[in-house]
This record gives sequence, C-alpha cells and structure tokens, in this order.
Amino acid sequence: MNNQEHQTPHICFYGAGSMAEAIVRGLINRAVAEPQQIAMFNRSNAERLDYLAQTYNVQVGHSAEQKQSMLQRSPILVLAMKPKDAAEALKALGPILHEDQLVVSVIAGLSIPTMQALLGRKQPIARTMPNTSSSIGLGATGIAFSKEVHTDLQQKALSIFEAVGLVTIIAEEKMDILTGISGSGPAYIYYMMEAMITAGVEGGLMAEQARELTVQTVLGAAQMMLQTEEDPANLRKAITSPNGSTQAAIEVFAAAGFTETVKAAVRRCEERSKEMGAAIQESLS
Ligand SMILES: NC(=O)C1=CN([C@@H]2O[C@H](COP(=O)(O)OP(=O)(O)OC[C@H]3O[C@@H](n4cnc5c(N)ncnc54)[C@H](OP(=O)(O)O)[C@@H]3O)[C@@H](O)[C@H]2O)C=CC1
Ligand SMILES: O=C(O)[C@@H]1CCC=N1
Repeated sequence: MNNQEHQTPHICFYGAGSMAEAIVRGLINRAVAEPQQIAMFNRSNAERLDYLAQTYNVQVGHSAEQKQSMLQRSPILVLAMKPKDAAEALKALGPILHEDQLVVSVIAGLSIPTMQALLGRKQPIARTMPNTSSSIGLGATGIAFSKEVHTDLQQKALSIFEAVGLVTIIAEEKMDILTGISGSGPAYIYYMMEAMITAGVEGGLMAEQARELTVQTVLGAAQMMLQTEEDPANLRKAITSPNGSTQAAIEVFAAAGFTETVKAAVRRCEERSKEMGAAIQESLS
C-alpha cells in the first residue's frame, strides 16, 4: 500500500484491469473522488498495481491483509474481474461483507440472484454495464438494482457512472441486450474505423490523414445525431445523392447484408452475455 495506508477508501475496485481503470480515470478527471479515496487491487499483477498507483495516486493493495482491509472498510465495492473469475471472488467476499456495503458489478452476464447466491446473503447490489469510453467521461452505462438498494445507495451508484457519462436505469433482464449495444458497441465502431482507415491507406492516403479523417467523420456523425435529434436514416439520406457515390457505397453494404450482419452480431453478443452468466451460475450447483 502507498502512504495513504490509514485513509478509509470511499470506493474499492476488486479487479484492476481496463474497465476498472476507465472508471477510475473518469472519477478522478471529473473530480468526483479524490485519488486517495479510491482503492484498487488485483489478483497477482504487482507491476500493474504500481502503474495504477503512480499514474493515478490511488491506494493499491498487494498483500492479502491489505486487500481484506480495503474490502471491509469501503462502503462501495466495484467487482471488475472477468466473468470466469467472479464465482471464486464472490464466494470469498460473502463472509467478510457488512450488510450495508453496496456491491457494484460491471461483470457481463452475471445476474443479481447469482451474485447474491454466491455471496450467501441478500447484499445490496447494483448490476451495471458500462463501456470503456467512461475513461473520457463519454461512457454509456446501464444499471439495475437489487431490491435491497435503497434510494440513498441508488444515488451513490448512479453518481459513479453519471460522473463518467450517460446512465440509464433498466430492468435487469434487459442487461444482455444493452451489452450488445453499448457495452461492446465501441468495439464495433473501432472495427468499422479500422476498415475505413485501411481502405483509405490502400487508396493512397497517408496513414495519419486516413486516421484523422475517419475519427472526425465518426465524431461529426455522432454529434449530428445528438445535436439535430434527427433519425439516422434521414441523416444518411441527406448524404446519399441519387445515383451518387454514397449510394454506390451503400449498395455494396446492402448487398453484403449489412443490417442483418449488425443485428446478428448484436444478438450473438446478447446470447454470449447470457452464456457467460449461465456458466457462472453452474458453479453454484
Ligand atoms: N473491457 C470492457 O470494455 C468492458 C468490460 N466489462 C466487464 O468488466 C470486467 C473486467 O473486464 P476487463 O477490465 O476488460 O478485464 P481485465 O482482464 O482487464 O481485468 C480483470 C482484473 O480482474 C482481476 N482479478 C481477477 N480475479 C481476481 C481475484 N480473484 N481477485 C482480485 N482481482 C482479480 C485481474 O487481476 P490479475 O491481472 O492480477 O489477474 C485484473 O486486474 C469483465 O467482467 C467484463 O465483462 C464491462 C463493460 C465493458
Ligand atoms: O467482451 C466482453 O465480454 C466485455 C463485456 C462488454 C465489453 N467487454
């Protein structure tokens, strides 16, 4: 632990990977939490903890005693490990929690009833699905609460994710489809951007130009939707001159089954999220 050893953390990240870092960076950048009020630990990657302590000045826990103390003293615990590691972590967590500590999960697929069963108690739980754009304050997060989460705790959970972008409260059963849209969605856009940049370079643009033009195009398109509140189909049609170059490109997308492919990818993401949750649930039996 660093020199903030005796400070009681306000929030503890159990798992210190990319999603935890994205939220922490957002919380600090938006001054929602002082770095010393944030505790983070992982399973075994000491180098990673050193990086986080040096970059963000947060508390980090190396030893089993430090980790247990962080978990017991923090009123809010954010579970940020991979789904495959969640069952073991939750089973170990159950006996050391106090009944009023709020557990916030960002784990894909893992349901509130499964978390409560693994903890062995009816803990207040906020199940969330953020995305990595939280690190720059432009995240999009879905959140569902267990019935033990009273209004004050709901507000605390909301304030974490409001600090790093847009938050929407949804019924828990909608969390997997939300994962298919906004949790994984940034990766689909990057995939599209990778292809556009490659096409630009293959067409003769310099790599930096192709990147700059692609980024500005995606940013501008998103801002157009936000600022005009226009239907995306209408915005697309405004660009598509009859028999023009855009129409020619859209016809190539349509012939390759663009809409069906995107819908199938979103559905497969939703299904995979459910599969990951079911795999964790199996560890209960
Ligand atoms: N990445 C994304 O875009 C999004 C991810 N999520 C969800 O966030 C969660 C984390 O994903 P991501 O950040 O990408 O994963 P990473 O692999 O980057 O990080 C996982 C972290 O969990 C730690 N960990 C694993 N087991 C334990 C344990 N028993 N005790 C303490 N720490 C542990 C790992 O530590 P160590 O390295 O030492 O093993 C590591 O720090 C996943 O459940 C995912 O579904 C949700 C939305 C978006
Ligand atoms: O790919 C995953 O499993 C996680 C969930 C949402 C984004 N990344």
